[in-house]
Amino acid sequence: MKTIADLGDLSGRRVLVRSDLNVPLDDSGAITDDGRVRASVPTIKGLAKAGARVIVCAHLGRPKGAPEEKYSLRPVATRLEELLEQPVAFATDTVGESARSAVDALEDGQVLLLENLRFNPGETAKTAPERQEFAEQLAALADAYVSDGFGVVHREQASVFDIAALLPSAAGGLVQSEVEVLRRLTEDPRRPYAVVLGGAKVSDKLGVIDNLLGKADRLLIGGGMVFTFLAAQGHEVGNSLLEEDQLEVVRGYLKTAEDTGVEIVLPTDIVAATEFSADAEHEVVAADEIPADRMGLDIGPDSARLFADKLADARTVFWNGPMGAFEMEPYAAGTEAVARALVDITASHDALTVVGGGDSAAAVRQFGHSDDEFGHISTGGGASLEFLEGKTLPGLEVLENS
Ligand SMILES: Nc1ncnc2c1ncn2[C@@H]1O[C@H](COP(=O)(O)OP(=O)(O)O)[C@@H](O)[C@H]1O
Ligand SMILES: O=C(OP(=O)(O)O)[C@H](O)COP(=O)(O)O
Repeated sequence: MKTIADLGDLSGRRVLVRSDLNVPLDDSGAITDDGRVRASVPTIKGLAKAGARVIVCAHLGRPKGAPEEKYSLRPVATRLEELLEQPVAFATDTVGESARSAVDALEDGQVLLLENLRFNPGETAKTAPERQEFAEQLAALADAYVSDGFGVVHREQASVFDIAALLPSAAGGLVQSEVEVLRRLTEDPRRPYAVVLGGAKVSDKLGVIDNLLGKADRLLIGGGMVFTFLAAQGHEVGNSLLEEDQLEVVRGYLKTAEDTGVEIVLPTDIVAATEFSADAEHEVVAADEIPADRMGLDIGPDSARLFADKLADARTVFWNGPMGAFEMEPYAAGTEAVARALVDITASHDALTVVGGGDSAAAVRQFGHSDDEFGHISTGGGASLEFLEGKTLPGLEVLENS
């Protein structure tokens, strides 16, 4: 992959940086974990110091191709400014009048953040021709492109993929360092090798299991991922997250695991609530007895102990996706137990523990852990998982070929 050094002298040049600034926000719009903003700082600072006119672009959440105030990147611009210790201009659009005039006003060493890329339908459109015009408009703002949003390199999207063919392009330091660490997990990992999967992006991430079954020794399933497994085994899951069209696929995974001796560890008990709320009535029930009018929002205490046990002797662990809706105190214990287990094995026998994903990283920090208690905290969840599968990630491949 080309690096920033390969772009030559950047002084006075307009450099578009794709960062992953997709941070969790609370109900008042305040950032609850700024890990991804912090991770983006060294590359942006380095470019500014080199005299580039730095145009940062990123997404927040999953708006549907049109502006929505709650997905504005404006609060992120403020945080970025504090962390960079220099002003950050903010454009209220991505490729429109505001962006163009803000780019024109940039002086060497100054930084601009564009509004959420996903306010434009061209960013996430399914086919290349649909994305092309937006990619060209973005490219017209700059003289060079730096891909530094590791959390999005698995997305074939305009600002990640198509744009790299339109400008001199390079990988930023964050993408480079993430790839280096994750490569250690793909090349002869120390065993037992356990992968813990949870979270809410169930349809996105169920597919990775197929491939991971050939690589890991143990797969621990928690979070919103659980219920498609429980339903596949014929159990009631009430109003829990469920991918109904994946039941057959999941039955296939269970069969493959049995045939190949890979252990799939499922929770034995679940915290079941009347609704998705911290104040909702909730109780611990057996995993195969979730009442039809309840939703599972965390793994239960027996499962937390079981998961900690199954991690105790692991020498390599990758974890993506919280075990429950940890942002709400009644549903945080399962995630906290897994975080603790990883910290313990990192300290006790120097296991290589990697936590990936915006919310997973936010969770471990919420429980008071520091990043150096783990082997690595990756900014990408889905991106790391796809990397571990051995898949070619579009955002990396395009940098190799550019
Ligand atoms: N059982 C569950 N039901 C609903 N949401 C859940 C459940 N378990 C976890 N979550 C949610 O999953 C979200 C994180 O999922 P995801 O985006 O896949 O993780 P990451 O950002 O670490 O990759 C959290 O906001 C959490 O509240
Ligand atoms: O949060 C992200 O990924 P993750 O939840 O898998 O870590 C990235 O910002 C990608 O976002 P997307 O999954 O909406 O494309």
